[in-house]
Amino acid sequence: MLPDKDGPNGGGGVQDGPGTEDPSVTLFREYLRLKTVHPEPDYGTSETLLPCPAVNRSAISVCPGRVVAIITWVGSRPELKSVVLNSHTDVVPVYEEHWKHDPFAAVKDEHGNIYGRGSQDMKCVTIQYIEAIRRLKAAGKRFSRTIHLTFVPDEEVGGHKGMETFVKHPEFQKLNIGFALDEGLANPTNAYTVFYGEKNPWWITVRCPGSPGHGSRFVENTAAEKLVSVFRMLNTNECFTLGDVTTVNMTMVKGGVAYNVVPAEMDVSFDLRIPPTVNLQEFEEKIKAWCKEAGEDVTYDFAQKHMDQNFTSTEESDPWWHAFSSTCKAMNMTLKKEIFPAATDSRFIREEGLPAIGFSPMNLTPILLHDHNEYLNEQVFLRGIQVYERLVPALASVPPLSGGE
Ligand SMILES: CSCC[C@H](NC(C)=O)C(=O)O
Ligand SMILES: [Zn+2]
Ligand SMILES: [Zn+2]
Repeated sequence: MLPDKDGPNGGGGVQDGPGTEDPSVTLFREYLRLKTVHPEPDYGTSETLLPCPAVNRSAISVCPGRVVAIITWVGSRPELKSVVLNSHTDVVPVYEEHWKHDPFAAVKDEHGNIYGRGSQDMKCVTIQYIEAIRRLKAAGKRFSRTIHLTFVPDEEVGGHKGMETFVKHPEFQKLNIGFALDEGLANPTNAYTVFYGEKNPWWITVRCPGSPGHGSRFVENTAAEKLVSVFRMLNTNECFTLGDVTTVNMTMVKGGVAYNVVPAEMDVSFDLRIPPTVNLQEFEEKIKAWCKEAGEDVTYDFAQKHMDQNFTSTEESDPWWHAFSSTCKAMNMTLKKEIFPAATDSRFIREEGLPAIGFSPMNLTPILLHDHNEYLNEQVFLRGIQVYERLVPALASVPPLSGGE
């Protein structure tokens, strides 16, 4: 069920007169008010939110308390491979005190900027897909390929209880996917960014055991000196390759019990993002060697170790890319092709050998995903629906692929 609204504009901001707000904007704002926020997302309400008319719905339980909702619009040639419009339903937490409006009130200001956690990442896209499908159906359209809208939980916490499990589910195979769209990023310029691959996230904790002792003594072989050594080596230029950059950030340090006790162990965690062009086996060998060099018994564990190096074709000869890019061109949209710097659910789709493009139609918009005061302008949002109204027919009408489907 939709949440109760506290008036048409939900607590603050500009008051549109009755009936003046586009219903899709109202729906978007209602969706932003659902607290699908970690660490305890309320997914129960979002599953029933999506008012897509006259299409099949299903819900696949991937893990206890975690459901992938699917809306299917069957094509006139259901034997052809389908088009998936994927979005995740969860959002990241907020520092409420840093927001100028309640992050779950979906306040619209006098410029039409709609503030809310998930306004860019990626509740906008979910509602844009739904509204585009609704309009196309209302216009009596039908396409040869089946279209599936998939609404997936837990992307923001690594996808273990979401897409990672879903892609291994028999129901995923039954979707008979040919091509998928998923999230991208805003672009502050007039251009739109599209992502055809992703860096691999490696989250590593390095355990540095060392000699303990009194804090007043000269203690050798300490955990801290090993930790510093690992940090230095991971931050060397060896991590950089021409054209593609591996990023390394030290994100957590644990250890120590008192000022005057030299700790017996310190743990240091890193968030590494490795471009698909890097040889991952060689890279791990380097990490192993650096740990060895840092000192006795230094070991490491992975909390995330993604190994997918698939790209999605952006050759004009590729029928999916051609449908996508020529539609954008026809709408005078400038596309910037990039590798996604972080990780999305697309990586699990690509790992299955399926093409996926990351695209959120938000130009002229600062990148505010995961940031304070995340917002999207109403006009940009509405324009995005028009973009999907053109893209979806183009993709769902891609002729049968050569070599059979
Ligand atoms: C590695 S699983 C976490 C996924 C998250 N995605 C984004 C887009 O922020 C990230 O890259 O950190
Ligand atoms: Zn996202
Ligand atoms: Zn995110």
